[in-house]
Amino acid sequence: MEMKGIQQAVAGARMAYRTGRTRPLAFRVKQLKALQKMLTENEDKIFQALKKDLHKSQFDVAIFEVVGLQNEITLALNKLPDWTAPEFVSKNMLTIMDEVYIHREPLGVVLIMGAWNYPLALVIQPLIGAIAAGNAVVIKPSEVSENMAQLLQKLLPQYLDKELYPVVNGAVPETTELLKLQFDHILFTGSSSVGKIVMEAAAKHLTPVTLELGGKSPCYINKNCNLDVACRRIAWARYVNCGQTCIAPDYILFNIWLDPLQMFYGDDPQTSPDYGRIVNRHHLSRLLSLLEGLKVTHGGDYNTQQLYLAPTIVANVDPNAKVMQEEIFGPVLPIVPVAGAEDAINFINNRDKPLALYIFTNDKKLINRMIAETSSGGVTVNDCMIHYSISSLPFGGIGKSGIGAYHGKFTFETFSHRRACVIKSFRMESLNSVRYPPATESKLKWTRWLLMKSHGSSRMKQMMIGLLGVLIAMALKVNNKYLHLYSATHPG
Ligand SMILES: NC(=O)c1ccc[n+]([C@@H]2O[C@H](COP(=O)([O-])OP(=O)(O)OC[C@H]3O[C@@H](n4cnc5c(N)ncnc54)[C@H](O)[C@@H]3O)[C@@H](O)[C@H]2O)c1
Ligand SMILES: CCCCCCCCCC=O
Repeated sequence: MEMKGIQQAVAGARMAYRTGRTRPLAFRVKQLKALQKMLTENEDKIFQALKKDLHKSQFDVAIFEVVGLQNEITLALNKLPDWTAPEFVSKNMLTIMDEVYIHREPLGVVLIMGAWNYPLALVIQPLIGAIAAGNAVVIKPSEVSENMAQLLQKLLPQYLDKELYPVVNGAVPETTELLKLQFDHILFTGSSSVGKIVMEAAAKHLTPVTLELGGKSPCYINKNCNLDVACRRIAWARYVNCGQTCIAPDYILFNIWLDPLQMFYGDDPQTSPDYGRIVNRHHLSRLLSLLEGLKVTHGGDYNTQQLYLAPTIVANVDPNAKVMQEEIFGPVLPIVPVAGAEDAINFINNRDKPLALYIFTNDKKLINRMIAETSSGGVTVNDCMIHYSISSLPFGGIGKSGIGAYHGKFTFETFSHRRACVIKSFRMESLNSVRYPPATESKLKWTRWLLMKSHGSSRMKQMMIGLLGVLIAMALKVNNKYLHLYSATHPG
């Protein structure tokens, strides 16, 4: 896309936003339904694009890309009236008679930048919440998954308002240009290094960001567990999408591994329809370089032409090995021996806070201890990645693994401003008079008391406060009378 085209797309989105047409719920519902239709009417095109980009199977496209989106749209459609309704909140005594509520308003024109590994889900999922919240959205798919990027640029304008939701395609120069422009929020999914570039560009406009980043998500296996089930669940999460998943278990803290790989992918994973491919040569050679000098326990074979790397396990890995220094993001699973839970906790805490933490054990006390003594974006115990699928949980990182969270209502909240609203009437001036000059000791006492928090505002309470207002006013009058008398008798 030409630079001028990028500026025009963003300016067009802002002009369209200013018309106010995203505000009515009916408009948002219409766009969400159109998005739903886009997903159902183009299942095959979506599958073909993901097959070309990442060799995804039809099963994986359904489970990992599309089903979650359909659920999120249904949730937003069902809950939109609740989410957008004014939220009446508790008040202090001074405002007990007033209307006090939080109004969710759209942020304006937001930018969503996606990653290539789940190139449909990672763009459309935030888009659902951004539309629900009433924003205009500039969509920047990853250029690395180019077939999906092109498909999104073709399909989205066919279903959604063309001006409000433009798709900008391109690589680093185009993204750099895009990031020079002003947005009201940026949600970025990708690597920590590009996350820093995004945050720096956003800072120039004081634009808030949500950064959905990655990192090394540890997986601790305690000997008190069903090892057979544990290894199956871990292998599923590590090797799906050829290991290119942000919350895949990156390494194992344990010393035994039971191998379910033959059961998943047969004797030759290269011929399995369920096994994916590395996205490009650059990433394949990056992964091979992580394996240099290591004694591979299982797999390790590759085919550059086919972008194939076998599901690979490396046991007894030294924590200082290269494979333990960066996020793997591929089908390689190092196993680092630890002496026990204490050792595992220290290992985790000595590194950056991860996006996910996995713990396999039957020991409830240990589960509680590990959750209490470590930190991560999310935790799943006795399985991997499942927390991602629960829309009532916020999904996001902490520290180097990200800033902010989304999914379900959290996406709507991410793209909404919580506007504090107080609607007063002209009545009850006696209650309000305590804060007006001239200041007196008793006014101070009353104001302090009235500012104390109250919970709720039942009819009864309101009547009591009304009465109280009258009493305060009378008390202040009496006080003032004495004050005047005192001033008259004590001049100077
Ligand atoms: N937390 C999550 O939900 C999540 C999901 C998927 C991937 N990830 C993480 O993303 C990483 C892999 O994804 P990726 O390779 O697509 O990430 P990436 O950071 O290379 O690219 C992400 C986006 O940034 C843009 N970009 C790339 N280089 C840029 C530059 N120099 N300036 C401006 N923009 C630039 C790309 O066009 C793309 O849209 C992994 O670390 C993974 O863990 C996180
Ligand atoms: C059923 C479990 C769904 C897990 C989906 C994981 C998608 C991760 C996106 C980040 O890479």
